Amino acid sequence: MSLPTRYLVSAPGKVILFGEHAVVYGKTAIAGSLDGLRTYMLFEKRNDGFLELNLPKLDLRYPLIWPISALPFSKVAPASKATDNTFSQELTFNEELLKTLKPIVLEGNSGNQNSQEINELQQVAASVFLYLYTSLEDKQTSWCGTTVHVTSNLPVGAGLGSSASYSVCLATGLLLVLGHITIPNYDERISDSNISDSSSPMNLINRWAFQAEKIIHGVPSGIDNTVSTYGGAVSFTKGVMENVSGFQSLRFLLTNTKVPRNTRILVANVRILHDKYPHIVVPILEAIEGISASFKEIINSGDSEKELNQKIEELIDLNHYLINSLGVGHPSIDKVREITAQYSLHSKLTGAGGGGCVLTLLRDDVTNDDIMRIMHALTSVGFECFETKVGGPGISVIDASSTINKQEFLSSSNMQQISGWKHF
Ligand SMILES: Nc1ncnc2c1ncn2[C@@H]1O[C@H](COP(=O)(O)OP(=O)(O)O)[C@@H](O)[C@H]1O
Ligand SMILES: C[C@@](O)(CCOP(=O)(O)O)CC(=O)O
Ligand SMILES: [Mg+2]
Repeated sequence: MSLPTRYLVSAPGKVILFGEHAVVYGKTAIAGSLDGLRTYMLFEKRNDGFLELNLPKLDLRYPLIWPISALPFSKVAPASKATDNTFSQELTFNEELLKTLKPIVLEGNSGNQNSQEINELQQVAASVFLYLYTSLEDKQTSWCGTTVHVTSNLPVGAGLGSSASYSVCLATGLLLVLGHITIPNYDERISDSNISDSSSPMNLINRWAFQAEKIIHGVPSGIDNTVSTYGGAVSFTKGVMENVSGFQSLRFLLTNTKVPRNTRILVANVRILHDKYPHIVVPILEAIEGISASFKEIINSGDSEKELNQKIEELIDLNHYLINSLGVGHPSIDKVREITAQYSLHSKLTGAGGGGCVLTLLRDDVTNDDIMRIMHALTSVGFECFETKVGGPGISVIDASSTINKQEFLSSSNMQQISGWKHF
């Protein structure tokens, strides 16, 4: 099959309004895709049998390069390969493959004259790439090698789902490059994309992105990769996603405390607490689910705007205190709450916590001047702010064979302006 020689792929980050951590235990959470905060990847065809990965956002100054022949294809059982283009069977995580890839990941550096240390986070990101490539390679492709360039305007490791958008972009790009799916024909996002259609390309992408999230998060709930894949403003319970209309019209301020944290460690710490004190932690998780349920009830209840905002702010505070009791708070998050409270705004941690980003509801009565003042107060103590809405498109793709090359990709400041994005 003859394929394009370049693909440009993009997927959004997400923000969790209510229910982070609880969602890992099957409880309902409310989340939306982030408008304009996305990961972008350029996949370029090579003919020399090598794979190259460029991760500047993780401070890797030189590319990692591997010969495809070094990959442990024997660890992928033929039964788990596609018998058709849908991979319709359930995917099981291949621990053996991940273990075998560990030393191979480090060899990506060996051809490099300017040797560089590859830290743990960089190794994880490279493992995701090699894991997906090895699992998906199926001799259906006309590409004899691939170079991948990654850029993003999402903060990494800050609670906005950069790991999921990285995973979704890689899964999409590799499924395209390896001939399992093709670029769709739609220019417009189809808002009612059917998540339960297990033979759709989006479902396939989402399932592989979920495997990738397992490498990064350990035990992910699947909310981040699902929102990044499908986009929208949704509630999510045990893999089932439902649109929540009304949520899209809310405005938020996101404040990045810039305190680094790692989702895998935070999720594992909550698990330890849960297993030690189930009679305490389980009711907390149930109470958090109650917050998501209340939000779904009130968002379209016909309350006046004032009443609605007041209730959402109460839910924000309740969720913040409950999640803090699970040990994932941080003084920097409290600082953001303190500053925003001076302007009578309510904030909570978002994502895994432990630092990272804080979410503040911007009621409609908050003027642009107020927002400027609040942002100034937050940035003057070293935080970074973004005003955002939720519910934009999920994965998007372009046949970039003749539209964009590596230099243009790396220098483009607004990739969304490139014309011709297609949505599955
Ligand atoms: N642009 C990127 N380039 C390379 N790796 C990335 C990128 N974005 C995310 N990642 C991967 O995701 C990890 C961060 O994930 P995580 O701790 O879950 O935080 P979050 O998902 O909230 O940003 C990084 O350490 C890296 O492995
Ligand atoms: C804490 C959790 O609910 C969200 C983690 O999001 P992030 O990686 O911090 O963006 C974990 C999960 O749902 O897998
Ligand atoms: Mg993550």
